Amino acid sequence: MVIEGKILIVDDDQDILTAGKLLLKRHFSQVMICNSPANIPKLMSENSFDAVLLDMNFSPGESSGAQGYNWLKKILEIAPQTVVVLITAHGGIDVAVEAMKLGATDFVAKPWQNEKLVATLTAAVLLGKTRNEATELRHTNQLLAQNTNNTQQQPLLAKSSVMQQVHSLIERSAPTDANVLILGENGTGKELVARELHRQSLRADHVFMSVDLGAMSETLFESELFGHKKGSFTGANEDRVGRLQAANGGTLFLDEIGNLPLHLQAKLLTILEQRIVTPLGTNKAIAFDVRVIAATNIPKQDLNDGSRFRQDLLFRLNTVEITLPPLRDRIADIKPIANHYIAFYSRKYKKPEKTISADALHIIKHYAWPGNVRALRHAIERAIILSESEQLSVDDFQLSHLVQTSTTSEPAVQIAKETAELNLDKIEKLTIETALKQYRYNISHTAKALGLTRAALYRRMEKHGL
Ligand SMILES: Nc1ncnc2c1ncn2[C@@H]1O[C@H](COP(=O)(O)OP(=O)(O)OP(=O)(O)O)[C@@H](O)[C@H]1O
Repeated sequence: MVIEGKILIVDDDQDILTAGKLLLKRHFSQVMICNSPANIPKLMSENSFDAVLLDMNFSPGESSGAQGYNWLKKILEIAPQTVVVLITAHGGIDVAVEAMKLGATDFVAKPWQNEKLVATLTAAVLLGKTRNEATELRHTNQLLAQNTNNTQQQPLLAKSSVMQQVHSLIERSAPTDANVLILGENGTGKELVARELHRQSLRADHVFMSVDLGAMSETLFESELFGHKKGSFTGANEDRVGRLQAANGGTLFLDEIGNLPLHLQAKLLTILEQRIVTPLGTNKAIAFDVRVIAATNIPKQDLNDGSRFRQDLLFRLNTVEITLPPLRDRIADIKPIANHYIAFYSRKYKKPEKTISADALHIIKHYAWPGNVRALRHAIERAIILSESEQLSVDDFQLSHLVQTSTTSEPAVQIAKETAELNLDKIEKLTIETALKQYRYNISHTAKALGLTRAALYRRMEKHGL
């Protein structure tokens, strides 16, 4: 059977090269030979070898192995995953041991026994293929991470002085590995800030892994974070890698951390302290290296309440704290954000780029935006879809139903009086509105109270313009 694999034999003795090639060609799909080690870098730049069979001495009378050590180092510098098998002179065990300390995988003594050489190279090729695949996967992962970071992320627009300070905090803390806690109401841009921290960090080429901790059961928490073995609990139909392991080398974004029940907070603290996880159904501990960014919409005073949130976990998470003010407290940001999304959605829906009328701008600047930037973004998307003229007007924003809760004195938006109609759509909207107010716009809690998922609640909020 011929094994799929590419081998390079490097030796200054033409007879060895010929004999080696003749033998190995019968067992491996590709065998290349090279009689001068100086050609190794060029050959390696043009080929990906699964194994390299390397002689240790390249000058007549030379037996110290020094040349072999140097070429071994050079090969591993060019491609650290290369599997190198050395050809040592008979009795040159010391040389082989030294070379293996330097990173060689195995050795064969000269003159070799054919069977032994084929067996050694079969193991080497299989190892080399695995290492090459792992390297390829790592590169693909890096590319995917870069691609995700570059293409999907919206810029974090900020004109207000308070958001300029946020930018400065991001710039200063991003390149450090410090844990960051981001506070702010729903839709204020916490995830965007977390992604920006990752993008500006030294881990930017690795994964940004988000975990929504809102409303997670204990089993789900463990299987999501630690991973599991098939059959370790009902429903575990296949092996699954945990998110902590998958995020290795990158950033772990723990969203809705404030909603985690106390007993799971204790578990999370232990994991973050030990930096080791054991997937469910195994007893294999796996180390992971992640930078932790956490976010919550729970107000700071509630987080400081030890009966609700473990203070030791809080201190572990908040080395740096970034607070995002609600949009109503940074009116200077509304115009640039609105203009950005007007251009964005005009392009997306293939409409000529629109502008916004002075009246409409005035109104959106003084609306309280309980759903913050997310709600503003949705309002603009809807306006772009509905508008038939070049300029977005007050009507395009359908603001008549919005409740003015702004602290500013300007009565910009009329409060709509809800009629007592028995209209299912209206009742759904009123119910959601009431629940949102009751739970202070905490999306997870509102969704739970209404028996909906967060995504389903967002869809309905969008439908009703909430
Ligand atoms: N400063 C900003 N500039 C541009 N877009 C923004 C800004 N802040 C938020 N957004 C947009 O608003 C939406 C909500 O932002 P994001 O998901 O980051 O908020 P969040 O605080 O994490 O929300 P939640 O608490 O509900 O998870 C996203 O579409 C994001 O792109």
